[in-house]
Amino acid sequence: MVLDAAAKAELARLVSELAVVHGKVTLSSGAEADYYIDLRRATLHHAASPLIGRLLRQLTADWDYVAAGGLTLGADPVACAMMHAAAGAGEVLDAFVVRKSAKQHGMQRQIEGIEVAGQRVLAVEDTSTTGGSVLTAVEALRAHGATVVGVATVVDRGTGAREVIEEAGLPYRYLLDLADLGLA
Ligand SMILES: O=P(O)(O)OC[C@H]1O[C@H](OP(=O)(O)OP(=O)(O)O)[C@H](O)[C@@H]1O
Ligand SMILES: O=C(O)c1cc(=O)[nH]c(=O)[nH]1
Repeated sequence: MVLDAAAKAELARLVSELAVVHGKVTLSSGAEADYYIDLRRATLHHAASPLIGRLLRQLTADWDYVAAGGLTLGADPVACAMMHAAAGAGEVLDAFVVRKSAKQHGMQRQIEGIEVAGQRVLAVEDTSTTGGSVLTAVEALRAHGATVVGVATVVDRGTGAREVIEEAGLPYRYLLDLADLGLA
């Protein structure tokens, strides 16, 4: 796996500048923290999004998958960035969105987008703290007949996500850690 070092450095700079917010905050898990990395400010940014897409494709280049996605909302722009990076490189990658619960009307689906049953897919995330959110997506994907080949996230907070994801039998990779963001 070869990452473009200059692109990674530029992404770290953008995430630090756009997304790191200092101050007491309650996290998704209910835990308290002294800073928040508001990744949506990067994953929805015109310059950061293409870097995220390209770098995550590089990070997972040796994994065999046909689609990427994860638990809405954080994972959605990450998966779309990868899809567009792939298309720009002449490669085929589809995306999907895992809802937190199945829609109650229309097609009543929990997983929107391509049909994942029987497919090899990548679970993505914008940031992982406990890993609980991405594992919710993994469970839904497995329940719908997909083979999850691994988990990739943009920022790892170094607070146990790797351990729980690996316990679920999946390899875990991330682009940036706290040291990359000057937070270690
Ligand atoms: O690893 P975890 O402990 O699960 O925490 C990380 C999750 O927290 C955030 O989402 P949030 O739950 O705030 O919901 P949202 O995506 O709907 O904004 C983030 O986008 C991750 O999905
Ligand atoms: O754990 C979380 O909820 C969380 C942490 C963080 O830094 N950023 C984020 O979007 N969610």
